[in-house]
Amino acid sequence: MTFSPETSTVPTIVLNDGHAIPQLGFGVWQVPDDGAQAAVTEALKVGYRSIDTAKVYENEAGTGKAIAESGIARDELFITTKLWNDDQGYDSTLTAFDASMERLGLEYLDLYLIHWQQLDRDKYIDTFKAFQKLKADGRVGSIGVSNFTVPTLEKLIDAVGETPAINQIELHPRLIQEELRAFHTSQGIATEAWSPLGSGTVLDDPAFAPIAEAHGVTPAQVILRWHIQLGNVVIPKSVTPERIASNFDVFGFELSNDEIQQINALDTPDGRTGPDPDKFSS
Ligand SMILES: NC(=O)C1=CN([C@@H]2O[C@H](COP(=O)(O)OP(=O)(O)OC[C@H]3O[C@@H](n4cnc5c(N)ncnc54)[C@H](OP(=O)(O)O)[C@@H]3O)[C@@H](O)[C@H]2O)C=CC1
Ligand SMILES: O=C(O)C(=O)[C@@H](O)[C@H](O)C(=O)CO
Repeated sequence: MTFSPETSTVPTIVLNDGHAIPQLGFGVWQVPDDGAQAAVTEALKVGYRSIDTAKVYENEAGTGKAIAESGIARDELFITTKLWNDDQGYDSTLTAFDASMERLGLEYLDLYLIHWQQLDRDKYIDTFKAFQKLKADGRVGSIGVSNFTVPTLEKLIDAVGETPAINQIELHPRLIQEELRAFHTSQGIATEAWSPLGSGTVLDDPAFAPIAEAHGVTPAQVILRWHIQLGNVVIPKSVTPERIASNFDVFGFELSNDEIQQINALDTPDGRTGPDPDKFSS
């Protein structure tokens, strides 16, 4: 059942396929399966309605249990999972999708992403064609990619005649991805920020304390608010109940243009915390 944006308490972004996604969601990388059930249960209690998991996180089952036990109507939830690298290819994608859905306990998925472009495998075009079949069959609402670069996006769009709805990329104040975001905007691709807090590594930067103090919020809230004002979809992760709650509370203040520029200025050429998409092979 398609996500109904009118049920969302956070702003939504309309994708190029007409579906909407909540701008703030909850990520569960590095959370063990039983911990994921607890963390997602807590997140849903706080008000998050968008959850980001992946086959490779090995917590689709725990995530699915939390969803099932929440009692929240399916059309109030936006669930994302991702196809792992060694499942790329047309038939293997269809098989992997069924297995993810079985673990999640879902009939319908809101967003399916190709996790990494995997240039050495060179299977992302066939993989996306399988995604198109899943969408045509009504199993998935939106189809997109993750960790794709401009040249790979261009090749994909040219080959499949469809523009992915989303590219989920590493994006935080030390890696602001200005060029890739501009390309997304020019093509109608939504930008989703992974590791929006730099996996916690950017929080101690002295730039955030004065901004946080001025607004009576935390550095994490400042960073998440920066993402929201840039127009990013953002999916912070935490297993700590107070942080899960405070990360969701970012709609009661606004950063000035000057504060946004101060944060943009933290961008560094070697700001990645994760792999380089052009080199990552697994
Ligand atoms: N497509 C891809 O390739 C990738 C996708 N992702 C997605 O993005 C999500 C988020 O990225 P992730 O790398 O997990 O990291 P985040 O940038 O969301 O940071 C999470 C870390 O910051 C800590 N933290 C969270 N909130 C606060 C806070 N308010 N104050 C202080 N510390 C805080 C967490 O600790 P604690 O949990 O202990 O509270 C954790 O250590 C992932 O969970 C996943 O869904 C991530 C990586 C790659
Ligand atoms: O978290 C993700 O979504 C990832 O893809 C990463 O874990 C990635 O697999 C990685 O960091 C490999 O070193």
